[in-house]
Amino acid sequence: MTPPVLLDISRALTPNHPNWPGDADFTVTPGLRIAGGDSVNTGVLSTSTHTGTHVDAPWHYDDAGARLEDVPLDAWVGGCAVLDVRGRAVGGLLPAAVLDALPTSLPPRLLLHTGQPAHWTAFPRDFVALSPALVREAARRGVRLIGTDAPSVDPLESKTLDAHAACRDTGTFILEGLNLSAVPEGHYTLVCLPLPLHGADGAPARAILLPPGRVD
Ligand SMILES: N[C@@H](CC(=O)c1ccccc1NC=O)C(=O)O
Ligand SMILES: [Zn+2]
Ligand SMILES: [Zn+2]
Repeated sequence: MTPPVLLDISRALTPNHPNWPGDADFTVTPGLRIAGGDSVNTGVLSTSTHTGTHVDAPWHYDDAGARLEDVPLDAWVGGCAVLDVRGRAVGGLLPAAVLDALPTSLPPRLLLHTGQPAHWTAFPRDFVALSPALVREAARRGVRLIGTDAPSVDPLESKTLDAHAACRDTGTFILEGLNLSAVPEGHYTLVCLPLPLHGADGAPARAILLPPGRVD
C-alpha cells in the first residue's frame, strides 16, 4: 500500500520567528516547569494574528468586512491548485499573465509558489506580491481563495493595499506565509484550519495538502 502523502505547508513557529516590521514579537515563554516542581510543563503564547502561515479575515483590510468567525470554514478547506510562479514577477508584482497557460475554469483555491524558503531567519522584506489584475483574473476563473508563500499579497511598503482591495472587491479570501518550498505544482485538497480566535482580523493556521481524492 502506498503510504499516505500529507504535505505540511505551514511554517514552523520557531523561537524569535520574524514578524512583520513593527508588529508584535512572536514568543512562547516558559510557564510551569516539571523540573521546577510543577506537575506539568506549560507555555505562554504571544503573537500577532499575522505571524507565519496565517489567514486574513476580510475585516483586516475592510472595516465592513467579516470577522474570522463569520468566514465559513469551508473557505479554507477543499480543492486547490498549486502554481509555481518563480521568476514571473514584473516590477515585484505577479501579472495576470501567470494564468495564461491555465484553463479558463480553475479550482476554488489557488496557491502561488513565489520562491520563499522553508524557514525565515529574517523578515523577507523583498518578497513578490500580487497585482490586482491577477486577483481579478483568478476570481473570474472561479478562484475564491488565493494563497502565497510570501508574507502578504501586497508589497511591504504599500499604503493602498491594491491586491487586498481586489480580494475585497471580488470576495476572495487570503492565506499568507505558506511554505510551498517542497510542493510540486498540481491539484490537491487544501486543509487549512485557522485558530478560532473570536472577533479576530486573522489567525495563524496549520495548513496541509492532501493528494486529490484523499478523504480518509
Ligand atoms: N500579513 C499582513 C501584514 C500586514 O498587513 C501588517 C501586519 C502587521 C502590521 C501592519 C501590517 N500592515 C500595515 O500596513 C497582511 O498583508 O495582511
Ligand atoms: Zn496577513
Ligand atoms: Zn494580508
